Amino acid sequence: MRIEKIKLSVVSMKLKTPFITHLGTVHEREGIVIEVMNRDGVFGFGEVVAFSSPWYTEETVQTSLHMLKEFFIPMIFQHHIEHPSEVSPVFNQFRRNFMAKAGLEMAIWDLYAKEREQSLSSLLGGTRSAIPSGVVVGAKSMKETLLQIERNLENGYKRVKVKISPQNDYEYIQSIRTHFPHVELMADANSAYILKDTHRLKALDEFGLLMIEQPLGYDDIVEHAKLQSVLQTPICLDESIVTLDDAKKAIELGSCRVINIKAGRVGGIQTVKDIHDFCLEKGVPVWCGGMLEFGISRAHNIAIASQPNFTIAGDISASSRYWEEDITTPEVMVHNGMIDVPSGPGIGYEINRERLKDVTIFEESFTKQ
Ligand SMILES: O=C(O)CCC(=O)c1ccccc1C(=O)O
Ligand SMILES: [Mg+2]
Repeated sequence: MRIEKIKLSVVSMKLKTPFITHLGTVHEREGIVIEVMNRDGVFGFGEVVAFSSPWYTEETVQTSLHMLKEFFIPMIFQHHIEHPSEVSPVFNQFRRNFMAKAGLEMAIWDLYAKEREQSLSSLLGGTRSAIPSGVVVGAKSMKETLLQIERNLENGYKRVKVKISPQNDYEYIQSIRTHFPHVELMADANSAYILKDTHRLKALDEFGLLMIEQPLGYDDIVEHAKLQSVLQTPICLDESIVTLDDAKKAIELGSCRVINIKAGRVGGIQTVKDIHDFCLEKGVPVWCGGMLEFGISRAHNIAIASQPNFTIAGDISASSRYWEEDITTPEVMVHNGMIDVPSGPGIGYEINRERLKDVTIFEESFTKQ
């Protein structure tokens, strides 16, 4: 590959409805779009999914910009990359900063697939032509939450996820279950609980949740194993799994029965593949998480989720779930709860240049010397 130019665009878009967790509410989404261009003028696209503040992981838009400018972009210009799988080992000379690394690595995967005129899905060994789509809902009032669920089920979504915390769990889930006895329902706690709350989580066993996501500490693996041993509901780990080694430890200790894979959280597509392949071997299903992303990252997620062990509907929803207008064309669409996996080159979605320009608040380009 001959990567000549890299462009970073910081974009900002207002969410249609605020995204609420016990850690805070997101109204406005900032992110970084990364374009890599080769000598022949072919483009690859990626997105840095870090938020403006470090509430989900320690990274932010600004730390990512810093890491990309000072370290990761120069590394790409210095090393000769023949295949995108070589990017992650190069970046891992520097610690963590996984979302910054992932955005650039994923743009290089897209470029590589486009150079070969192959879809990213087929490059990754994807076996699905369509993937099931899940949606995350939650509003200030119970009434509004129930309305959101109803609307999304009418629109065909296959699985519903809600956020829980010790302030909002048993009665909340009970009420949803009463109104929707058969919906595929799961709950994400984003580390709102401690081991002493085991009884609260155990009480949720009666609602037949698909899984409970990340109940305990964001970097814990040991206490989740203790919790899983007394819960019937499968635990899914999100925040705790940032490397292949984390996945190995969690599965060996029995800390979870499912893993949520997000390319941003684990540093890119190569590690996604490594965790996916390991989980497949161990019989642990995985699904693709979401980061309130724009269309580019959504498109990557669709290709990622076409791999064989992504057997559970993930948090990959339509562009219109969050955005008035997305930055890809077409936008990501859900039909009868499914999203088609594109067969065109790379991520298989074009960039809506005009929309991208409208939402860009800062940009900077880098050229190989
Ligand atoms: O992208 C989505 O639809 C929401 C997915 C979600 O729950 C989420 C969004 C931002 C940060 C963390 C999480 C999470 O899965 O914990
Ligand atoms: Mg989560």
